[in-house]
Order: sequence, then C-alpha cells, then structure tokens
Amino acid sequence: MEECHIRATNLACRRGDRLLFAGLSLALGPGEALQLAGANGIGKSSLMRILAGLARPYSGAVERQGALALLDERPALDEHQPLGEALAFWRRIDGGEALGIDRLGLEALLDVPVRYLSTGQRKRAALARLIGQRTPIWLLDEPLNGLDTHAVALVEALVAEHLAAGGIAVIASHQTFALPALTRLALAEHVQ
Ligand SMILES: Nc1ncnc2c1ncn2[C@@H]1O[C@H](COP(=O)(O)OP(=O)(O)OP(=O)(O)O)[C@@H](O)[C@H]1O
Repeated sequence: MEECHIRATNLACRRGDRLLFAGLSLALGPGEALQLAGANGIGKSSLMRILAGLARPYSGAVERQGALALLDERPALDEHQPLGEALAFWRRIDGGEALGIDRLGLEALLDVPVRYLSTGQRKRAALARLIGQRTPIWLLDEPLNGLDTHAVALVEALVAEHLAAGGIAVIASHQTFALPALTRLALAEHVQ
C-alpha cells in the first residue's frame, strides 16, 4: 500500500453562525484508526468533510499523504442502473477487478436497480465501491448504519484487514466499533 498519513492541526468548524468545535488536532499513520464520537449534530460529518477536503475549516489545516475514499450516506451509485452496472462504471474509473462482491453478499443483487436496494444493501454496495477505490485512507461516516449483525462484523473485519495492510481509517460513529487499538476522539471535548 502507498505511504500514507493524515494530520489535522487546530481545526475549528463553523456552520452558519455557530462554532461547532475548535482546537481539534489529530494525526494518523499506517495501521492506525480513530473513532470520532459524539451526539447527533455535534459536527462529526462536518469534520469528515473537512478531512476529505470537501469543506474548508474555519481555521486550522489538514495535511495528508495518500489518496482517500469517503463513505457516507450518499453512495454515488446511479439509481437507475442495475447494481452490477453501477459498480462497473466506477471500476472502469478506479481500475482493477471487482473486489468484495461475494464477501459483501452482493452477487444476488447485481441485476437489481440501485433505487430498489434496502438501506443495508445500499451500504454494502457503497462498501464494495470503497474497497474498489484501493485508497490507503478510509473516511467512514456512520459505516454501520442500517447493517445487520453479520454485516457489522464483516465491516469491522474489512477495516481490520485494511489497517493490517498499512491503511488508515477514520470512523465517525456513535455506535461501538469493535477494533483492537482503536483510539477515540470525543468531539464534545472540543465544543466551545
Ligand atoms: N449548511 C449548513 N448551515 C448551517 N448549519 C449546518 C449546515 N450543515 C449542517 N449544519 C449544522 O451543523 C451541525 C453539525 O452537523 P453534522 O452533520 O456535522 O453533525 P453530526 O455530528 O455528523 O450529526 P449526526 O450524528 O446526526 O449525523 C448540525 O447542528 C447541523 O444542523
């Protein structure tokens, strides 16, 4: 896996006229994972978008080496295509072979239009796209939402394998995420 790190220094985030958090720093290297924890609306998704480079912090900076992939509630799969076609579209861009289809239990769903997928099926499809991106840095915003017990264990195993291969994971979740050596950052400690 390519060399990777992500560092955020003294971040502050403002939405509208509210300062959501300030003075937040983090640093992760190969094989490291961090869980962002906090109540609804505290700013977990906002922080993920800042780390992904999709939003600017009010102050502070993010520095990273290595490509990243963001998993959130928008899977970026064409709603009108069968799942197999929608995933193939990204495979042509990402390169390489299909990854994780069997493991994620998607083979029986490849002919089903994306718009008909259930919440959990949609999340598993988004995970297939994430794996296919082959990036060292994974930003996972609520990756366990809508998943059954079996799929939760599968996601935890996929992340553990990603870390063992030298990847990085940032996981925004208020649910428990079973992973050895997962450090935790409570956003509440950075609310002004
Ligand atoms: N464009 C915007 N303008 C103003 N406020 C916003 C905007 N987008 C989000 N917010 C507010 O910012 C706060 C943080 O939202 P965010 O989605 O980051 O929280 P979260 O911790 O991820 O929440 P959840 O656990 O419910 O997903 C919320 O109070 C939300 O209403």
